[in-house]
Amino acid sequence: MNTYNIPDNAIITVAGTVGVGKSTLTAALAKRLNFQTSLEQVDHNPYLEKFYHDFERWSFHLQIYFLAERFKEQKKMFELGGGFVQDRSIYEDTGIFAKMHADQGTMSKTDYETYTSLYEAMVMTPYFPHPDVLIYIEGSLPSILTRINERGREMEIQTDVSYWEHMHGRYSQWIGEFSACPVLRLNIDDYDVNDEDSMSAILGQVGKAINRSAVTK
Ligand SMILES: Nc1ncnc2c1ncn2[C@@H]1O[C@H](COP(=O)(O)OP(=O)(O)O)[C@@H](O)[C@H]1O
Ligand SMILES: Nc1ncnc2c1ncn2[C@H]1C[C@H](O)[C@@H](COP(=O)(O)O)O1
Repeated sequence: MNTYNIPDNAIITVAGTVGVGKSTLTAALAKRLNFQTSLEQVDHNPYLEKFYHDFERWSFHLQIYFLAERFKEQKKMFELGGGFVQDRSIYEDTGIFAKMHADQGTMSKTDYETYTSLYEAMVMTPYFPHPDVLIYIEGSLPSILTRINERGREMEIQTDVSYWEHMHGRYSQWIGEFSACPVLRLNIDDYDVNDEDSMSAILGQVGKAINRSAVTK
């Protein structure tokens, strides 16, 4: 246990739309807690760029790839006994991305059903304890678009703004209905990853969210 009352074996997951600041916050929190990070690999993903050029052709391949990667990460966190900050949750893969492409018709009904049954089978293994807390980062669409542009991944910059707008809307609805674990909502205008007081305040809120839920369990 540390000064924030966050157990050493906690799993803290950071969620939010593309470009909102998950990886940056994940690294900043893990450093302060002396936790390990579980990061999403973008550079070595063999489908991601292809997917942005042709959603219909590659959406199923990409979802299976992400599912496999997240499963390996879940297994690692489970085997090492926690103490992780995780960049994005598996709940977003299924509840945002796969569903959005299925609803839009860029993933076929059969592919979506195959994906969902595989996801459900994986979640029923012991490797899937819910996170102790999910930090949800939110911000205005214009600020997020600015960040996507500044980060400079060409495949994302070339993607129509309507894609990010649609995703932004889906995220707001999704988090309103999310109940798998305690949620801490953060607005991007309300913290600074380079400011010690700001990071301490977030960690204090994380500790409180975890302990509140432990009392009500
Ligand atoms: N708190 C912040 N303040 C200003 N810029 C930020 C902040 N967090 C992230 N960024 C910048 O926004 C961009 C996207 O951040 P990133 O952490 O990669 O987002 P995500 O992992 O959610 O896609 C990056 O260029 C990053 O440097
Ligand atoms: N499950 C996913 N389906 C489609 N695209 C996805 C999924 N998970 C992540 N992505 C994309 C979105 C971004 O282009 C990169 C990395 O995400 P980020 O939010 O920047 O960490 O992968």
